[in-house]
Amino acid sequence: MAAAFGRYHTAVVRGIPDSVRYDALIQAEQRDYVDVEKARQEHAAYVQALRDLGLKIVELPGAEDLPDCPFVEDCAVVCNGTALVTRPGHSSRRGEVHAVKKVLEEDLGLEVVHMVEDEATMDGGDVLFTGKEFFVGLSNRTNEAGARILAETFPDYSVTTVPIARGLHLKCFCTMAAPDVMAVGEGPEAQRAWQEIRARGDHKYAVLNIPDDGAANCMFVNGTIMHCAADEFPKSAKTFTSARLEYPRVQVPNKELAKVDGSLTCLSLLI
Ligand SMILES: NC(=O)NCCC[C@H](N)C(=O)O
Ligand SMILES: [Zn+2]
Repeated sequence: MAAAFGRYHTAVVRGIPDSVRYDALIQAEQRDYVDVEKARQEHAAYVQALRDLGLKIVELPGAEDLPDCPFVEDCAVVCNGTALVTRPGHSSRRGEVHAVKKVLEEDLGLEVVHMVEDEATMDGGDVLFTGKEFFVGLSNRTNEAGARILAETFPDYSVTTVPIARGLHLKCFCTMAAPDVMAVGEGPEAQRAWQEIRARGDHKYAVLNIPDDGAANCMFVNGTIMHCAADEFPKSAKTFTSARLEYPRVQVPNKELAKVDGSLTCLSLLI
């Protein structure tokens, strides 16, 4: 199973609605307005990077009444042919799941489980799959009931919860950079999460400490590491370069959607 980690054939992505500029959810107190045209250009570069890595792209149209809809990762957890369609933690995002569920079930033929329980919530951004087990951030968006349903849906893997006191999602600052290698931000919340993972997980991982928390959100896709662009995170990009990872790397831009807390993993569901 470990050898197949990070192998995908299809990516589901979703277009960016104009409403992302004024209405997308933000953590910051003050809004830094997204330049929608630039965001679409960056999104296109991201999608092209996935295509170049051999993925077939399924693009859902953006929906104006769903300003956060490009962040499809939050709508489902896909593993070994099964998709758990989530119940997103913020009520403004609940409507996003219908189009995602439809495409996963009808077009891609996945076995779909839908999290419908009233008290359960989950954003896929809190779900870190290592190829061997799951870690689930317990955040403002994801709760114990959500984590329990994940464990029931994927009984072959252990699920360990990680409390997230500050920040949006677990994967905002902690992701898999390569098989058995976790990229972890150097900020206090990221390091706390890593200590939990290290102490309570079932498996051992090497750590790659990344100077900027936001740049610790990277992706390992078909043998290549996709990470932040050097002009956005110069120090962190350098860390990826000098880390002597045994895999090729590509840099992808994400300046605009980062203003509404979007990171690289958020923008696709990989199958
Ligand atoms: N998986 C992710 O990290 N998703 C980012 C979601 C950003 C969106 N503005 C939100 O607050 O829900
Ligand atoms: Zn995130």
